[in-house]
Amino acid sequence: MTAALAVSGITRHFFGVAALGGVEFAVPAGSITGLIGPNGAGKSTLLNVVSGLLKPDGGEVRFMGEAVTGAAPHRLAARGLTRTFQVARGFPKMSVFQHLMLYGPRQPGERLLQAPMWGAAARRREAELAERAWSIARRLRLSHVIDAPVTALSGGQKKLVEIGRTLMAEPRMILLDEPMAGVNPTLTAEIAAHLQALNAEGITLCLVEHDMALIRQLCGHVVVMAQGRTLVTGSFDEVVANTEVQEAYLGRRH
Ligand SMILES: Nc1ncnc2c1ncn2[C@@H]1O[C@H](COP(=O)(O)OP(=O)(O)OP(=O)(O)O)[C@@H](O)[C@H]1O
Repeated sequence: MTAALAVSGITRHFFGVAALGGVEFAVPAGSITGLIGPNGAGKSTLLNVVSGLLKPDGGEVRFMGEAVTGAAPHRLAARGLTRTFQVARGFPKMSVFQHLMLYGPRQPGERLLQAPMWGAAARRREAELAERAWSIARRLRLSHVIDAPVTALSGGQKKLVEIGRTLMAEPRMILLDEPMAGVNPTLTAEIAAHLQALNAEGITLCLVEHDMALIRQLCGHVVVMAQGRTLVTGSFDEVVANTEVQEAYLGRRH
């Protein structure tokens, strides 16, 4: 198995209490991997560490074989690793289009000696990004709300904007934090289909999700966390049949 993402020995404490106590797992390249576990297991903390929002106290994160532990989110995005948030972040009054444009990678300006070229090159890049934003909006069926402020969108549409935002960076892998939570069943099915289509195009996905039916439907590989550690990894059927997993969900201490 080639790992797109490999996490080893990750520890993170908050005020002396271990939220992550040495997490180990790998996300196979090309997979849709589900990261599950009871409340407080450490899933969000782990996502924050992997996506560069929190520095771990120890351990290593490797993306596509290269150590990226503690790298800032924009550096990870430039390498092709992006994430969504449970609640859409950013600037609520900005339109969907402006929101998407904000996350398109700008190419660094040309060298000083080529300064006269810079304005034209920048305008060309802006036009490319605008075309990309439009094509993502069409793909995610957001083009009819592209000029609406994000605050005017439904919960499910906001989740789609989050996915669209990550796509602006042309990712190789996306981490998704509860991409369907609180979304109505029709839009949930639509989001699931988008995720499957993105995966079929070669994007590796790793999602934190509490809805087990969705995990079963989407994820070929499942990682179960409990109390800041990885408990079990395997197929959905393997992990749900595991007694340690069943006990963790029932709240027994390990
Ligand atoms: N900023 C913080 N300050 C203090 N403790 C924190 C902080 N963030 C997380 N924790 C603690 O770390 C542990 C893991 O929390 P985390 O939110 O990562 O779990 P989770 O698996 O994502 O839970 P849920 O499924 O409920 O979102 C919990 O005990 C939580 O209280």
